[in-house]
Amino acid sequence: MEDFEQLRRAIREHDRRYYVEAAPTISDREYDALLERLRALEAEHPDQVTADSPTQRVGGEPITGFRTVDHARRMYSIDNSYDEEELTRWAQRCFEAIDPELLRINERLAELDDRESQLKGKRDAESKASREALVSERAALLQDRLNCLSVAASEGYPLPGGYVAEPKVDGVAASLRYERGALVQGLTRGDGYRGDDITHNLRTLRSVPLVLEGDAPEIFEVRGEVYMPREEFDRVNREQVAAGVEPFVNPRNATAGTLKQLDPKNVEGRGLRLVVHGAGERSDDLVLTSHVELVNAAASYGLVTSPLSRPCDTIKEVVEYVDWFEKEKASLPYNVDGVVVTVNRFDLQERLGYTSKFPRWRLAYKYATEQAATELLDIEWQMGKTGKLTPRAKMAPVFVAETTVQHATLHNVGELRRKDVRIGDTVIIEKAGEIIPQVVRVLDPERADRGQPVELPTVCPSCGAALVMEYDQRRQNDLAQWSKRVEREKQLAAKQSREPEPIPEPPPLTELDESGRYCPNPACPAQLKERLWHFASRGQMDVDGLGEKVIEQLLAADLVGGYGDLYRLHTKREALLALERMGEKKADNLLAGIEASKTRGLTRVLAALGIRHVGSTASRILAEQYGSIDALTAASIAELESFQIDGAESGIGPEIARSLYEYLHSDLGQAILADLRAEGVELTEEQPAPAATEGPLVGRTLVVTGTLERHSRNEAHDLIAKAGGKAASSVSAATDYLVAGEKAGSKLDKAQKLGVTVLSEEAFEQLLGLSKLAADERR
Ligand SMILES: NC(=O)c1ccc[n+]([C@@H]2O[C@H](COP(=O)([O-])OP(=O)(O)OC[C@H]3O[C@@H](n4cnc5c(N)ncnc54)[C@H](O)[C@@H]3O)[C@@H](O)[C@H]2O)c1
Ligand SMILES: [Zn+2]
Repeated sequence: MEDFEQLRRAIREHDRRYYVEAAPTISDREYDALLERLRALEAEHPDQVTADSPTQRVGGEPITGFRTVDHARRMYSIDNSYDEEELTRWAQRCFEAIDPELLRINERLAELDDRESQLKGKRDAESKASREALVSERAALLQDRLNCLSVAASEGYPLPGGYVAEPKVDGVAASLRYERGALVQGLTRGDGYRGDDITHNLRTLRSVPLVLEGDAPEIFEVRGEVYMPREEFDRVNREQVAAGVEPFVNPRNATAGTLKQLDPKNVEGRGLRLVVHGAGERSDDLVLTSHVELVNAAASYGLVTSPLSRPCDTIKEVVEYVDWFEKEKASLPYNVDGVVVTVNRFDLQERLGYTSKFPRWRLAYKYATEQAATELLDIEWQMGKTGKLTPRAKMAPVFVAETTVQHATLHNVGELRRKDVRIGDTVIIEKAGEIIPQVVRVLDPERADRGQPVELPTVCPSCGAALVMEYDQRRQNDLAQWSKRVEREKQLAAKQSREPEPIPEPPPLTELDESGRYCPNPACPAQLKERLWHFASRGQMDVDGLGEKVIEQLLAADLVGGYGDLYRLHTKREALLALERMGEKKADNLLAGIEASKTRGLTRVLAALGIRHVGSTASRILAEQYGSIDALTAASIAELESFQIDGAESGIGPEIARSLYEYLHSDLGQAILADLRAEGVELTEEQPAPAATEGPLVGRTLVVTGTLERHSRNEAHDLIAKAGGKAASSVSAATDYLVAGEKAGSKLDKAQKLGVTVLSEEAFEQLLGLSKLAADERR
């Protein structure tokens, strides 16, 4: 029984990491195997199955910081299948529950069973005759049933209305509620019954219309997938790394991590999209009879649906689609992990119903993630600009998921030890949603002639400084709280004059809990190279002509030892010209690039310094708010931590605040900033006019045209700004809405040509939540 509870606890812990923290520590395949084991155990002990078992409900508890809201209709997960046979068996079950001929036969068979039990024990002639008739009718019926099923199988279990096959976009499920056409609420799936209110974040998605086009119904709750295209994922991860934050494992986790941001500003630039694939509550004025009609209706209201959705008459057509799509999916700009198959007609869906966790009328076909086996040749340690040394597996080249790979990340020492990879091992690597391949496991950990565990560096390979270990935050908290808990129990026991209850101490931190090894030496050459490169790159100081190679040359020739030296390079023109392949023109270009970077402003400087946890978003918010490095330095740590903009949390968490504060008040940080100031680098930022950071129009651009009845043009622009939106003067592809009054002219034509949503004055007011007010005034 111990095993049972342990398994459940482990799965819940993985659920939390996956759904709540968006940072899973095992692969999906490993997770699915755990769940399967629990399912098998529960099948053996059905009395042990509880309603909150992970086999009975979808994962995910509420995220702190968000309001939890009941779903109007429950959000289910989808059962998985991994081969065509499973898919076909599912179609057969659907067919048997729906086909009128089979239903008639089954009903009659049940009747015959009843009659037979009535006749039991009766020996009179009439009963005997009845029994004989019954037996022969049953034989005939069973034969009919067989014939019926074999015809159905050969036809591919055709259903009236058919099936629909659609890409299973690998993202995060969301439910969006529209009332009278206006978006009023957006929720995550949560545990299926209650989700987190992420309305403010969903509003920033361009593919989420704030107002539906056309004649929208009273209530329309759509369900869809929020996802991050691969290109955006790469960019976001580059920014994470630049900010010294752990990169996301795959686009799905990046999406989940983004949606749980408290500040919608942090969501806006992440390129999330929504594709609609279902519905929750609908009012009766929306008459729909099938999934295809539902998807078409959603599209007609301006929602995005999948262009690759395909109606299929039979499961055979579905299988063809699955095969075709397996090759096709690589060319899509986003990740797809399978195909979702849905019974099209709503009345049939209703008849099929639900299990405790899944609809019976829908099934996911999951493509196998591509894995490959290869030999582990070496573990390399890569230096980052914050001094973190990251282990990377170097492997014999192997072809997997369309590319040849020879490196896989191992993230940190903890993971290296948990997976216990050793040089010479055959390792299984996987490329699922991830762009960077992962080491899944060692193929044969029992092999007798394995090498020794990988030796860990204790000093920096570049400068020789003793490395500093960091450990998993949760484990540290557990340990820290233990002594407090013991203390509390002692006091309580003393008060009640009894012996204190023993509280078991959590196991001490080991290599397994390590999250990073750092070189603490600020002058470390390996770090210096990474830092200078970061400093000069595009999102930061954007220094033309200063690439990786040039930085290496400058360091080798001892021409720079820090950021300030870059700005003094012009005094060393001769030495610069002496570098290999550095002509007059190139040198002038480099010096001009360095000079030009002086006026980038405080936002860029902060981001460029590579302060741990301080990325470009935090830098922008802080620079704009404080305006100068002096003001920022004068801020207390408490002020930074509880940093607020217009009552909304800014997303400057305690980690960022602490790290920045420490930097600004360290000797090193002060020396660097003084040096930059002396060289004339601007350390101020213009403070923009305060724009609302919350409101229904955050991230939207609107154009007002024609004469409005109840608002002047200026008033309308004010309303837009107050609601967090931007008012522009001309219509372009970047326009989200055109508010058109009387005598709207060329702008209206242009908007229609570009497919921009056009709002009447009333719809505009509704969008701003003013409609009731306006209606009252009119009365
Ligand atoms: N690695 C871990 O620690 C860990 C932990 C928990 C869960 N997981 C993984 O999460 C998965 C289970 O998550 P799940 O319950 O969200 O199920 P799922 O992601 O396998 O499938 C259900 C979801 O698919 C989405 N979907 C995408 N396209 C769709 C379409 N066209 N039509 C309908 N739905 C569509 C829906 O949002 C729906 O909620 C498993 O693969 C499991 O391995 C991993
Ligand atoms: Zn070092």
